[in-house]
Amino acid sequence: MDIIKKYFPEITEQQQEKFARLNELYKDWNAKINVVSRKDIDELPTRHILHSLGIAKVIQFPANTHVLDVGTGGGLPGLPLAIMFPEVKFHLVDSIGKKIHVVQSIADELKLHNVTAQQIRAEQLPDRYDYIVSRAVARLAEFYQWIQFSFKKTDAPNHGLYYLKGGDLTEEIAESGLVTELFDLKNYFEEDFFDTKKVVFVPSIGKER
Ligand SMILES: C[S@@+](CC[C@H](N)C(=O)[O-])C[C@H]1O[C@@H](n2cnc3c(N)ncnc32)[C@H](O)[C@@H]1O
Repeated sequence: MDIIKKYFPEITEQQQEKFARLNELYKDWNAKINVVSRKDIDELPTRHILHSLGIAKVIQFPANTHVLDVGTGGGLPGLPLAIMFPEVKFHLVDSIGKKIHVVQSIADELKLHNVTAQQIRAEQLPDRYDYIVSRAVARLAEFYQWIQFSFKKTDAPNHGLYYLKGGDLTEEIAESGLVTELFDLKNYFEEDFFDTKKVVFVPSIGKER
């Protein structure tokens, strides 16, 4: 997992070990249930773990803030971010119970005490979060409808949604009517891993239901 150290030289040895172990656990789990696409398994460290950490290039979550990962599947991007930010509390949710079981098992195995996991639909979440992260769940307009009331009123810097998305987003962003800022991942990583991939940032205002 030298690739993580290359782009995040500040990580400790313990964090580096956790990333390596995460990679192993994903390989084991993927033999049982499809956590990530089977054709991607050899590229797990880049395509999935490093990609998730693209968010850490864009925002440094302050200690003791609350981050929600919606539609986390097998824990992406939430688990890599929880390793990166051990002082931040992460809540990982998905509507499918067996995926949450995988996330909880991995969090327990890695002793990630800053992670909780829950089977719940995005639309039913309480307004408790400074930040929301996600990857590849739904079109931005629909996704934002689900999560817009889950932000709390907060002074956390640059609070809002950080959504990992690929492809041409022009239409999707226009259709959403949202104010967004785009961070192109190829500006942060030398290799061409993330050609069209971006972090879409949508600032939150902490709306009432
Ligand atoms: C394509 S997968 C992406 C999983 C993960 N974020 C990743 O990047 O590997 C989309 C996930 O969103 C979950 N999902 C879809 N609609 C949801 C909803 N309304 N509430 C919660 N989870 C949802 C699905 O169960 C699925 O695990």
